[in-house]
Amino acid sequence: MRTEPPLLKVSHLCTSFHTGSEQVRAVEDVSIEVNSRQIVALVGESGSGKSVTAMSILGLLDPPGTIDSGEIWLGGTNLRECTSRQLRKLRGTEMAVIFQDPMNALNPVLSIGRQIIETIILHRRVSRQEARVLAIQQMQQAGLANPEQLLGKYPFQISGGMCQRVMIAIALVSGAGLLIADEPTTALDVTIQAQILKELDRIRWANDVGILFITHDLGVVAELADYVYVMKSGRIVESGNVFDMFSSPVHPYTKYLMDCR
Ligand SMILES: Nc1ncnc2c1ncn2[C@@H]1O[C@H](COP(=O)(O)OP(=O)(O)OP(=O)(O)O)[C@@H](O)[C@H]1O
Repeated sequence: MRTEPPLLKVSHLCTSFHTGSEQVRAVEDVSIEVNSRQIVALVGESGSGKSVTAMSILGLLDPPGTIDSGEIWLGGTNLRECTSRQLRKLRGTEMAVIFQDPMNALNPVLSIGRQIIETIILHRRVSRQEARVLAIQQMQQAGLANPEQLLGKYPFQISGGMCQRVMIAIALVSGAGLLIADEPTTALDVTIQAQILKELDRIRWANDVGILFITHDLGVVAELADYVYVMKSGRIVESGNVFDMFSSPVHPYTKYLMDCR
């Protein structure tokens, strides 16, 4: 029987930062998998290596960061063999990312409409008029009310929660199957946080998206994730489905994180 490869498969990833003669290993032998329509949490304290793992996958590591070894497969594509140009294209079409601070992720001097419409034109062969219609649809899908009105607004004129929904709309425009969400709700207040989490849960089914959700918040993990990887000092120390992990954590660090909640 032929089985589909996982949407994302990271095997034995090691990533370091080299400064002068020093080498800091930020990610050590990390293996993770994400399947379509699955929400997989990568959880750990600040500095545990979550973002460096995400940036390694996305091909967005800034120097002096380098991947030392390991494999990263996106479906049938070996990302470690891709050129930066190929990775840039994949980031627009197959994988997308949303970050913690949506206000900063958007261009402050361009209207919301322009940013979504430009992204659509970049990815699809459509006229500006058609792109506008698609932008409105996409914004509606991301839970934004009055999208026509929103198109003319600038990021500073809308709330943080709305900015994050705009980022989700931009991420979905490409039809990417993998969404990496790096602490996407940390900068938002609790009510808005809950709305965005609900939105992410909805889009994984509606858009067939697999989500790698990076967080330090185990409450969010319990609410949203199917599967969890716990990261400490660059390593995965425990992994399992969310129910098992919360009912019987094995590693002392997982227990410690739970006690901190
Ligand atoms: N630009 C850099 N130069 C040198 N070392 C770095 C750099 N960026 C990250 N690191 C190293 O990688 C480690 C992991 O950082 P990372 O940002 O992945 O942690 P994190 O788990 O995402 O934490 P946070 O939740 O605070 O973002 C850091 O502790 C640091 O040692």
